[in-house]
Amino acid sequence: MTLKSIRYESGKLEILDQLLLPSQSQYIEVKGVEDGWRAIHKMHVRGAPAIAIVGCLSLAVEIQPEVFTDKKTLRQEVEGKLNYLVSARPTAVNMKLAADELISLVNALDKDETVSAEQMKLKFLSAIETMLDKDIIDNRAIGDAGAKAILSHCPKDSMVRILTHCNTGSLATAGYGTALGVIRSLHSLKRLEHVYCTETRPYNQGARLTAYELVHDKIPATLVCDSMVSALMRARNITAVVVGADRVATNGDTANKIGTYQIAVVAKHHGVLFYVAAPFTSIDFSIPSGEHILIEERPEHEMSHVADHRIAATGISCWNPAFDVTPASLITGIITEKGVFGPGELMQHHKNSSDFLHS
Ligand SMILES: CSC[C@@H](O)[C@@H](O)C(=O)COP(=O)(O)O
Repeated sequence: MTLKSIRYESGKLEILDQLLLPSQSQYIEVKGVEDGWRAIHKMHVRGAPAIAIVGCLSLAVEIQPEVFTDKKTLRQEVEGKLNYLVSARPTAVNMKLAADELISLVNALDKDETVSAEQMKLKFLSAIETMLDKDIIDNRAIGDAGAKAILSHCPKDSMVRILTHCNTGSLATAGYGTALGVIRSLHSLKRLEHVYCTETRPYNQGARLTAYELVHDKIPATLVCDSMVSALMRARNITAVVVGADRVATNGDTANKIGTYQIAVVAKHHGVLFYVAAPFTSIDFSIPSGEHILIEERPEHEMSHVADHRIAATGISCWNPAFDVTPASLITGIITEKGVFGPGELMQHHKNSSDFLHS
């Protein structure tokens, strides 16, 4: 079994085909932006950080062999292609933020007269290549901060029971994972008694992918149906819920996999801690609240069928939003690589770091 979702070396990109997991581990080559867009749209690769990294790397492999004699052509090409990649899936903000950052970089390099077209290309490629390492470093910091935050609520040396939803692990990121990274950190501290993962209907990221990662790492784990969460909280004394995020708004409202919102409501009812684990690349400070998040609706087929087998009555229509928004008021804390924030503290942190940058 392999857990490396993205294999990259200069000029060559391969992704583990997540449509085939867990029965087959097969890599597919992404030769350029068209392949990258399709892999994201069709969910051969998924998970907010992995989408951004694969999107940007697909552009890197495309432009790597190209020779640019003028900087304007390079700038226009990468700008157009990055905007195209952003359109592959609308809810996760990571690809959009990465595109904005890379477009600012090429604009600055274009204006810098000391930089040639070839140097501009190399600097652009190196900015993309650093995303892989940075994501893993950030995930480890998230894992450690999240484990510490959860354990701060528990008696010394006691064991914890965690519930998670969707897949936020090595398959959804460059490695280690966000919410699953917190679970990995608790496990390495020997403080994790058990983890429960939901199936995550309709696409079954929990049953197919999270379960696969937990079995791989030999983490004590049990799979539950999405509809069992209330019963689980009553019966199994869950310490905390930890989930990932596709987009966190400035006020802490969080878009994540469909079903997250109802788990948060149930957690509130049972007095269970509810944490969101996400890197700053998932925080969208351009929107004040979750009302501004566009929710992707996926094809009916993903709901009416399991693999290619139809399970829903023929003729019934399906509503298939891929994400929902959990209000900040239901969230205990947002675990990031820079520490754990109360949902209302994100704005202040952002303001302080912008003040620092501009002082
Ligand atoms: C670290 S991944 C965080 C989120 O992207 C994850 O929880 C999620 O909702 C993934 O949705 P998906 O539709 O599988 O891309």
